[in-house]
Amino acid sequence: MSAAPAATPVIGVLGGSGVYDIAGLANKRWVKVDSPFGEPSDELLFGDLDGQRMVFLPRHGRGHRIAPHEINFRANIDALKRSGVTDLVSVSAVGSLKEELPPGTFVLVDQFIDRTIARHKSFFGTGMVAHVSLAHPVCRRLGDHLEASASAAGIRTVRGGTYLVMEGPQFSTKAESELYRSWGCDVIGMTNMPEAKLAREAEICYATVAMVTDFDCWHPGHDAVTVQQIIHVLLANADKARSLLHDAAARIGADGAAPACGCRHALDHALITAPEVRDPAVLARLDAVAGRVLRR
Ligand SMILES: CSC[C@H]1O[C@H](OP(=O)(O)O)[C@H](O)[C@@H]1O
Ligand SMILES: Nc1ncnc2[nH]cnc12
Repeated sequence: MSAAPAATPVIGVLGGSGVYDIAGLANKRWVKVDSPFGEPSDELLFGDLDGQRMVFLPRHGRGHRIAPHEINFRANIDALKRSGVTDLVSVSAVGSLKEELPPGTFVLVDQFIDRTIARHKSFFGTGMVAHVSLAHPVCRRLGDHLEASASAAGIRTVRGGTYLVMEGPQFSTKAESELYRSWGCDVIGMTNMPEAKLAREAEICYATVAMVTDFDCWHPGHDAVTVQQIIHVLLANADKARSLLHDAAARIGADGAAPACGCRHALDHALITAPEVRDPAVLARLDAVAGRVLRR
């Protein structure tokens, strides 16, 4: 029998491009959280939002110092887990691969295609091997809350969509953009993988609010993507993102069904390495991510 997952909800927010702080937090404090997986993108911001415990981490660091291919995704997720985070909302800028998803649209993506090539994608490996299911990489429960919050705030939001994760940091070629369109992908970005995979391994519920900032380069009316264009659209949508997060924090914090959520039990049937050949050094650095199942 596995240990029960943590019951008290702590909501994490991973801020993407243009999102380097979280407004309205009481008892704010930036704290350095050490991780055996290296340096997280920045200190973590702890605080309360209308009584709900929150932990914020800007994935590119304050001031946007870290490029997508340089982010230490393992350290970020491990540090959030160590900080007690149970539910993680990613806020991300994305390009649109569909005419019907113009800039300004919010998409609650539910699938990913991972085309990243040079990133650490697992907490596990030699000494302790595990295979979690990723058939449904986004927590449906969090998606429901985010959808309800978007609707309450009157934000134009599309539920469901496939996010193509490219390595970057350069934007796509037109041929790549057309290829991803032919695959039926909806939006494109550079950060949500391996982030979502690692959140699943750490048994943290994960969902993304993808904010469309541009039409990538396939669109006849938009020859090339620029950072200026992206930031302009993000700033225009900042108030919407803020009200969505505030409303969602209250809904997520009040969700009594969370401990039974499948994401929280992702490791129940995932460990394969025989106990007698597990490497104690590897187990030690998995204390936060997999302590629930390794200590049983
Ligand atoms: C500054 S535009 C490109 C940059 O924005 C997105 O990042 P995030 O998901 O953190 O908002 C995209 O994936 C690129 O990293
Ligand atoms: N077109 C695009 N491609 C990759 N990442 C993005 N982030 C925002 N727009 C993007």
